[in-house]
Amino acid sequence: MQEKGLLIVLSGPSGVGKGTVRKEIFSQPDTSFEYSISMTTRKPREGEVHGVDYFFKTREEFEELISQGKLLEYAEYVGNYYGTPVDYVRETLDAGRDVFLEIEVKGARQVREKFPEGLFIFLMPPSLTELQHRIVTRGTETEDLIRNRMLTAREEIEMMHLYDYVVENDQVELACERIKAIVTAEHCRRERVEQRYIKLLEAE
Ligand SMILES: Nc1nc2c(ncn2[C@@H]2O[C@H](COP(=O)(O)OP(=O)(O)O)[C@@H](O)[C@H]2O)c(=O)[nH]1
Ligand SMILES: Nc1ncnc2c1ncn2[C@@H]1O[C@H](COP(=O)(O)OP(=O)(O)O)[C@@H](O)[C@H]1O
Repeated sequence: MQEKGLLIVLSGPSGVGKGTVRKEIFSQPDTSFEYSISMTTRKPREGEVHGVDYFFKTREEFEELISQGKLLEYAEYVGNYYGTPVDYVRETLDAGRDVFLEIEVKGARQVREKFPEGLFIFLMPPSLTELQHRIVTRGTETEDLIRNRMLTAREEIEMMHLYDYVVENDQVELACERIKAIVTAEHCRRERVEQRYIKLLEAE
C-alpha cells in the first residue's frame, strides 16, 4: 500500500511571520513538501499572483465552494474568507507526498478535528511588542486594522496549547530549520512506531 503523506499545519498570530517563513521554506531546493495554495476573497496585494499566492475568489464563488463541501477548513479573518481546497490536500496526501498548510488559528482548529494525525506547529513571536512592530513595519494595514490584529493575536496565542510544537520566529532562517527538523523527526518517529507495530503483528 502507498504510504500516506504527512499533513503539516503552520499557524500562529497574524504578523508573526508565517508567510515569510513559509516562502523561505519553499525557496529552499531541498524542501520536499507541497504547499497548498489557499482560496481567499481578499483583494490581491501588489505583486500577488492568482494561483501562486492565493486563488482569488469573489464572496459568491467562495460561498459556493463552502456549500459544495470543497473546503477542508475555512475562516473569516478581518472581513475576508480564507480556505483550504480539500481535493488538493487529499489527493496529494494519498499520492504519498507531505502537504504544508499556512493558515490562521480558527482554520487550524478545524483541520485538527478532521486530521487529528496531522503535525501542528505554532509559530510564536519573541514578544508582543515585536509582533506589533512586525505588523506596523509590514505597512499593509491601517491603524484600526493593526489594533484589531493585535487583539486577535492575544486570543490566538492562548490557543498554543492545542499544537504539537511551538517554534519561535526570532530569525527566519532559524525558524525554518526548526520546522524542517521537526518534520524530519516526526517522520522518523512515525516510521519507528509503525515498524514496532508490524513486529508485534508478526510475532502473533
Ligand atoms: N483558515 C485559513 N487561514 C488562512 C488560509 N490562507 C491564509 N490564511 C491566513 O489568513 C491570515 C491573513 O492572511 P493574509 O491576508 O495573506 O495576510 P498576512 O498573512 O497576515 O500577510 C493569515 O493568518 C494567513 O495565515 C486558509 O486557507 N485558511
Ligand atoms: N524573524 C523575523 N524577524 C523580523 N521580522 C520578521 C521575521 N519574520 C517575519 N518578519 C516580518 O514581519 C512582518 C509580518 O510577516 P508575515 O510573514 O507577513 O506574517 P504573517 O504571515 O504571520 O501574517 C513582515 O514585514 C516580515 O518581513
